[in-house]
Amino acid sequence: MEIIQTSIPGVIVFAPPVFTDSRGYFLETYQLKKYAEAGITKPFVQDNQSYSVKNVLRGLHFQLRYPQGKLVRVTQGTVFDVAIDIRRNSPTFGKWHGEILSAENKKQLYVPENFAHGFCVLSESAEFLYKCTDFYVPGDEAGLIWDDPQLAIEWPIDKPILSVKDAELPTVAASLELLPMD
Ligand SMILES: Cc1cn([C@H]2C[C@H](O)[C@@H](COP(=O)(O)OP(=O)(O)O[C@H]3O[C@H](C)C(=O)[C@H](O)[C@H]3O)O2)c(=O)[nH]c1=O
Repeated sequence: MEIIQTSIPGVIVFAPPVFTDSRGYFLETYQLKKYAEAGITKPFVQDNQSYSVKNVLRGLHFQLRYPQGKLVRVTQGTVFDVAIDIRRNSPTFGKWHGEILSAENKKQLYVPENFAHGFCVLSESAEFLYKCTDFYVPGDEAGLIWDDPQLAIEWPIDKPILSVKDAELPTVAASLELLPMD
């Protein structure tokens, strides 16, 4: 399996081998030992799936007291997925990594705990699946506005479709006290 350690320690790209034959294809989408050797040592406790139409942008989200590591992938369509280091003591604080994930490239991105996460849909629609290292805690959710100039994320779309909640998220500067230390 191709494992790419990005320029942000902890943010990892996985490209599992795809076995094709006359019937179609097979791939392992997770295997505890192989992914632990790459650095994902916490167990996953929750699987999520969302479906979004073109230009939808979900994010930038994180949980405060119950931070979630996320192993994300796409099974239909194409998305631009972003992991942002929001740990105030981190040498890569404010740094982001973007990755094109698609049903075609079958790549996965690991977003570590205490990172913000978001994605936008580039295809007509996209089905998005991810494993989480902690449970969803509704009252524990927080977020940052998608186009915060301090983050300067190079989104490949300029007029995203946002939820009401996401459209009103604060900037990093307005949230600093909220952000995790490490
Ligand atoms: C995240 C979540 C949501 N929900 C319910 C709460 C709402 O009634 C409904 C939609 O939730 P929300 O609008 O927060 O969904 P997304 O905008 O896709 O949120 C996710 O988007 C970004 C990309 C993330 O990384 C997070 O996993 C998560 O914040 O699903 C649940 O029941 N369980 C859950 O784990």
